[in-house]
Amino acid sequence: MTAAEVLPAAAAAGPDTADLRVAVLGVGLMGADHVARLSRRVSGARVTVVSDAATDRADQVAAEVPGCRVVPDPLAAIADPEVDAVVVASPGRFHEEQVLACIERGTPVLCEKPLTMDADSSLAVVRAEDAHTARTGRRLVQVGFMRRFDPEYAALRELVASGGLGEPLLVHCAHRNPAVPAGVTTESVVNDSVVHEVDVARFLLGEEIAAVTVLRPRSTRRAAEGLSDPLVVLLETTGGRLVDVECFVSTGLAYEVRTEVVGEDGSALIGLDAGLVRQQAGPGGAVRGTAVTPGFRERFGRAYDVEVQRWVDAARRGGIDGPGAWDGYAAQAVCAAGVEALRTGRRTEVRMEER
Ligand SMILES: NC(=O)C1=CN([C@@H]2O[C@H](COP(=O)(O)OP(=O)(O)OC[C@H]3O[C@@H](n4cnc5c(N)ncnc54)[C@H](O)[C@@H]3O)[C@@H](O)[C@H]2O)C=CC1
Ligand SMILES: O=C1[C@@H](O)[C@H](O)[C@@H](O)[C@H](O)[C@H]1O
Repeated sequence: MTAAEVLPAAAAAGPDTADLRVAVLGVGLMGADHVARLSRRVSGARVTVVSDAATDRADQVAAEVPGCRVVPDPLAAIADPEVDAVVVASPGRFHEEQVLACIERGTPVLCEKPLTMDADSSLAVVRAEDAHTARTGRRLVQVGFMRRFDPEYAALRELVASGGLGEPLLVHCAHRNPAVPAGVTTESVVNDSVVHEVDVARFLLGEEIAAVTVLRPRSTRRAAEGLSDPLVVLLETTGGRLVDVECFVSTGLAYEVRTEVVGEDGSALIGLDAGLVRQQAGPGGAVRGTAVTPGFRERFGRAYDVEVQRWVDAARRGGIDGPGAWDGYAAQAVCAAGVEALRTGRRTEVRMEER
């Protein structure tokens, strides 16, 4: 996409509203990308503040953006008078404090996944936001489950929701990374990688996950010491549908994220680098892709752009447009059951509050 191209939701915000002044907390891989997209590809926003524990990195990123300052303390960045909204792209363990500080000030926030590190703290965020919404009528928290903005996932959901596949019965997912950074553990694969399929399952099927089972097949020789890789995760939904997830994070090959929904009247598959591949009785054939995608930034580049544009437009109108705090909480509750299932080797029911 070029800088001149206007993203789909941009027009809705109206041309005469002042730019949203955004602070980006954490300018590592994701945060620096978000700064670049907010500065060059998204309309209606500009980055006025960046904050990072590594101040040299923050200096470097700020130097590329006219009018952007470094505020080393993330809480001071949230409170800065030149900040209307915040993107949280710090490591997950800092999200709770930073998102709660945004809610406290009534500041819209786009928080990268995970919302927080566990279900209880995510629920605390849900409750804090609910209290704000009860007072003001406004939602503040959007969570960075970007796959919902990917054109292929959007088309798949539309097909499922329109009844095009009949009643959905099964979802088959593969989530493969060529490699992951040192220090990744089997638990963190559930929390950081499988969490996307948890959200995808809820998004595609429109129901909660009731139970999780995690199987550990023989590990690849490429797996780091102590890492079980691949994993097979089974998610059972409240409506009795089954979602299987192969999560394989050290394939040594490419970034592959595939999702296939099998319904009573047909199936549909995305993630072959070839658009949506649909198979059903009657005329029509399948397309096979050949390209190799190196990583999530390439595979989901468009999805991140659309996600951030829609968040900016919604924040300027005083709301959110995408997965919210409840979705972040639900995903954490399922991942907590996943980590428990990993530890015990048993099917584990998800403990979740009523919505
Ligand atoms: N949606 C997606 O596909 C992806 C999401 N993520 C999520 O994005 C977040 C950031 O991940 P990466 O960019 O890969 O990590 P990273 O390690 O590249 O960057 C994190 C940055 O935060 C800085 N930092 C450390 N403590 C901080 C604090 N208290 N406040 C502000 N900044 C602080 C670090 O110095 C570093 O520059 C994580 O929550 C991760 O799960 C990461 C990769 C893909
Ligand atoms: O969120 C992400 C990473 O944190 C995670 O490590 C990868 O497995 C995912 O594919 C990516 O989308």
